[in-house]
Amino acid sequence: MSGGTAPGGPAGIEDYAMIGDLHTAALVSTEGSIDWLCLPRFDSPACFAALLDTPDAGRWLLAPVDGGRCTRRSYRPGTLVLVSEWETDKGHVRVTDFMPPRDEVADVVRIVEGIRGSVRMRGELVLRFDYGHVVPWVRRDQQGIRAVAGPDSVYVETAAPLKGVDMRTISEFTVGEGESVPFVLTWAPSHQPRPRSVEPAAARSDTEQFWTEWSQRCADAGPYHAAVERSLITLKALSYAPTGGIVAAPTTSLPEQLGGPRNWDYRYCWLRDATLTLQSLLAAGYTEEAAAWRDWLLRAVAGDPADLQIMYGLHGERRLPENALTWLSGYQGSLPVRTGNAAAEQLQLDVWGEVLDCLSLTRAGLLDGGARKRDDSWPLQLALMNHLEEIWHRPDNGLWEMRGPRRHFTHSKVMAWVAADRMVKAIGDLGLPGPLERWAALRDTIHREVMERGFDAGRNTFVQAYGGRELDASLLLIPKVGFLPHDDPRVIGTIEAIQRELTVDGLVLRYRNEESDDGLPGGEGVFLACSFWLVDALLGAGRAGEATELFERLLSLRNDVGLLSEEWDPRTRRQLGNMPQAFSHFALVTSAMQLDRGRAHRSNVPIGNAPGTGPSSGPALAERAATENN
Ligand SMILES: OC[C@H]1O[C@H](O[C@H]2O[C@H](CO)[C@@H](O)[C@H](O)[C@H]2O)[C@H](O)[C@@H](O)[C@@H]1O
Repeated sequence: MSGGTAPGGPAGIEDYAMIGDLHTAALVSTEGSIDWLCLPRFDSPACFAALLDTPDAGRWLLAPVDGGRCTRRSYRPGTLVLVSEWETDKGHVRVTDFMPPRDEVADVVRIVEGIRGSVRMRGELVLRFDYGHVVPWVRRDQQGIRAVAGPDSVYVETAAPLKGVDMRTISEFTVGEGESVPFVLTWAPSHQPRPRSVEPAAARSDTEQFWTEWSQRCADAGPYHAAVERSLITLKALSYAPTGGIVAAPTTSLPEQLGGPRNWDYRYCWLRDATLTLQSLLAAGYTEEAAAWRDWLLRAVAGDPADLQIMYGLHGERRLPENALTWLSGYQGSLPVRTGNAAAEQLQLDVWGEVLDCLSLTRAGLLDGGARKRDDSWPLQLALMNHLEEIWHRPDNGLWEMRGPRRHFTHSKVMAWVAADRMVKAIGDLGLPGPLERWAALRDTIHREVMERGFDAGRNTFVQAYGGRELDASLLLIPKVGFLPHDDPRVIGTIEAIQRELTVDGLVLRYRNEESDDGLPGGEGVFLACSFWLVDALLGAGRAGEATELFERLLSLRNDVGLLSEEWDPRTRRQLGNMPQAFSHFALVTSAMQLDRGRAHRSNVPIGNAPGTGPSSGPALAERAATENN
């Protein structure tokens, strides 16, 4: 799939592959240009921002002089080491791109290798610090160049010729069969001495070893193992090693509608996205990452539970003010380009449910029997639940972070039920201390209210908000969190209504922008995670054939290296939104694992251990749910 794009502008969103070092990530186009890289962290200012403007905002091209798309591209198996190849009239050349796991400073390594014949290559390095705003002072030295401005310095070492032309560093050389021409870019704080050099070949084998050792630990995912492994590597690359935080995506402002204003900064840690990512990592056996994220969570949310935010910075920072980078022209004219995210200040009630659900999952998956009873996060869980008890009845912004008027979103209330349910289970089943009867009564009250006000009996479907008629893809999660059994007629009715009224070409919209006031003009594509949720709901409803068919269709929307952004435009057949997005990839992993095991699972049970919750065990579950809800 290819993105036809404006000349001189960035490539199609689906034309990008990611490389990263667990602190930050770069996007590499099919034309061999690194068009996005923030250094030293995911949320630092970009030194390559051509993705959101023109090459003048910073990029690093390395490709045959005639240019054009590479002939083929792939990751080295089980790794985040990217290989792009060009077959030209004159020969065959390969460029290997990667970021070695981080020590004190950050490196990007690009190795050009001649495979056959003799190919003339061109490098064009345009360094612009602070998202294209700052042109650095560049000096030549024996190893290459050093670029400095303000807090940043970048060194490029190579044996290839380099010359400065119009504030760019140009490198033209010929690579013959069997020859190798490496480039190493290193970022360091400008007040520090020149950092150590990197030996490119050794760095490549170390980086490959790091990733292959990591991916070999992935639990078997059956027929979809390759897709699952690629998604898990992507999720791992979105985690920030020093703290265990997980970003929603490494980019900002890739648009949900081309040319529109729905452009957001995703380089932060959403409690929702990260808890769902954690479910997929745990399902695949990655307990260390799950433990690191749990520790991050406990530090980030520590304090007054009334101050709980829906998202934080990589180190748990709370202030994430939204700003526009007015000097950038936006991805194919999509403005504004934003940093920060005002959603951090919203009330989104579902987050309490997701956090408490996730902590019950990690209790089951990470702590042994004795430790479960001494769960060190329990005081925090009690405090969160006490606070939710006071606020659950308020209107909120919902999981889609709508910027219109607050409403009583059905999904938010269902997740408040989840919070109470998990606390009641922990107290009742594990003997942890807490007001069992009070929270059991609260759980029943919320359940009753949702059934009375969030369900349209005339149409046999749950609705987006109390008393409304609109549908919402989040309603597909009702059986997954255990609010009702998968085969409940009201769940089946909701699935059918969503298939009928909320899909485009069989893929699922979050909601209909023209009907739900989200405070923003324009529309958006279909939301890929929601389409995977339909897979799960169909599987739970006993429609495994349809679920498999939809899942395989979704797999076909991935780009050439297995990556998905947030949304898909069925009309132009292009990816939309930030890239790659954790939301899409964790949804892919959980759907694949459930399809492989042939049954839908409940969100608070690790997928691998899930008792059957599909239709075959429907009556037992229905009985249990009925008991729980009374
Ligand atoms: O659609 C408007 C909102 O879009 C973003 O939120 C979406 O991304 C989040 C991160 O993946 C996800 O948690 C949320 O459910 C999605 O709706 C944006 O971050 C918001 O500021 C914006 O209002």
